[in-house]
Amino acid sequence: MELLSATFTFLTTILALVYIWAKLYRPKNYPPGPLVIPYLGNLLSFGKQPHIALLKWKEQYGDIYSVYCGRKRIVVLSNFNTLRKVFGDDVSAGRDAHSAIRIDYSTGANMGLVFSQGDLWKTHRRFALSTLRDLGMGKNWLEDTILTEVESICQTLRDTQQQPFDPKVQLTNSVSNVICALIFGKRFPLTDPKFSQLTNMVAEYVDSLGVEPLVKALPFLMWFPNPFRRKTLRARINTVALLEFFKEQADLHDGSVEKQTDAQDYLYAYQAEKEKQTGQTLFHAQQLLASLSDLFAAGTETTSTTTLWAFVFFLENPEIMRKVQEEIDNNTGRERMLTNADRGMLPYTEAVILEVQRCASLVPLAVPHSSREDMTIDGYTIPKDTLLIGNLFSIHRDPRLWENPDQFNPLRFLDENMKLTRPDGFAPFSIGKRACLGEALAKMELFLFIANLLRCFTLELPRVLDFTYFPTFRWLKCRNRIQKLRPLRKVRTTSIWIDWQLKSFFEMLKRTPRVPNHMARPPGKKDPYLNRI
Ligand code: HEM
Repeated sequence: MELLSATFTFLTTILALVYIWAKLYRPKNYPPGPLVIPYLGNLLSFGKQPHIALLKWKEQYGDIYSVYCGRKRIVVLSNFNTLRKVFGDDVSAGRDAHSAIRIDYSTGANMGLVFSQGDLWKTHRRFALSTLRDLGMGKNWLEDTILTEVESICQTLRDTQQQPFDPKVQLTNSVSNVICALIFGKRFPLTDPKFSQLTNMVAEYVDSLGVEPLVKALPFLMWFPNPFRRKTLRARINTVALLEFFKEQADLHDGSVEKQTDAQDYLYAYQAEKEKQTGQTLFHAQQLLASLSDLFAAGTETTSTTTLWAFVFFLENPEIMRKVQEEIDNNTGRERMLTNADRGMLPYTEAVILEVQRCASLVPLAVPHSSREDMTIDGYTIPKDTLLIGNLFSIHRDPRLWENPDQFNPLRFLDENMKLTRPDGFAPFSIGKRACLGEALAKMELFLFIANLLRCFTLELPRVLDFTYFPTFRWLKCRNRIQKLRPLRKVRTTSIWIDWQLKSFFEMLKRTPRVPNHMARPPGKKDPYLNRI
């Protein structure tokens, strides 16, 4: 009996101590949040899709609350106005030194465009923005380049002769070719196995971004075989392989042998800027490789995955797809390729693309910022070096901003005169000082790819009992997959990790051609690669 009561007292004391410790763990005047487990923080509650866990905590703790990744402090912001104010401030424009997969393990500094901070980031963000603007804006070259890729993916789809085919790889390669043209001045064949391997590495790299901070918070995860270790090692191997590829491209470019277009690309502009600098320069070789890596990754996976999400929403809402096609037929005709100049004539199509972006919330938690000094947010004191997460997913589902937020409804982006509007709370590219650097490019690509694909094809899933479509034994396999997809009819938890959830879905996509020849370029729109390859 005595032993029992001693054990009971012991356990109660331990529990009370843990409870008091967890309560006192947060700094003074710090946002509230769920109880913290010593050493692990809230890691066990994040699950496979952290944005879903964070949405639940928002309901419990409100628009601003705090969680811990191991011992790392994180403040989550779910109110659009607060986010606009905080991310507009220089103090919140830092990045966590431990989030990135290091390019150079010896220097310890984060480089590139996405994970750098301070002077390095400011100088290179300015340089990248002005270079991309010079290359793309006010010039037909970028649009012509995108149209070349649209042509190739349309041709690829046409060549499938309406047979089941997964467009993911070729679509990703097509989109990736646009950024390749901008940074290297060249494109790769869509079926090039090496190129496909590289774009697949980018997908794996993006998928592993969440794992890197985890294994840094809990280093013991790298001591024994487990899925996190496997993912981390793979991501590091991929990073090295990608850097090799960028180095190879930079070397080839120096010799100017491989360049396929006449436009002055990012590599050229970087070299020119480097030559202008005297003394110690921020334009060194490692920063170049890291920037190429960021532009390649950000320019590949995001836009192609948004286009795939558009496919999902079209299949879910065929009447909306038909309305887009009607708008195209009535305003521009389906015979020629759509260009940027047609955007003004197609407000419904534009609204549909915005709604795809809202519902997909492709980068649901943006990229975590870090406070560079102590700061005050909504009356709370946030210490220096705290991670700040802008919960874009939650903002895009906020019923205070969106009526029936779970419903796919493009009309929310149109006013009563069917003119395009941009309601507050729409931030797929995030906002403020570190907002997406490729926003203008991505918007142009999304319009040209999605509108032209719908101009050329109608997308549909085959009927489950369609034996002609699934010959012989393949039918059974596919039928099972379609059954599994049923829950996706309510697409709620969307994000960039589309391929892991929906891979099998695209293998079955059926496309009915709408035009005899999709290649008709409007007058004055030429292929920038013609005469070069
Ligand atoms: C649909 C397509 C895209 C979406 C939804 C998207 C979204 C985002 C988001 C949410 C961020 C994080 C902003 C923050 O930290 O607050 C970001 C950053 C960034 N994006 Fe994009 N992006 C897209 C396309 C692109 C493209 C095509 C490029 C290539 C030029 C690009 C380059 C970058 C870069 C370099 C950053 C880091 C900016 C910085 O830290 O200063 N993105 N993007």
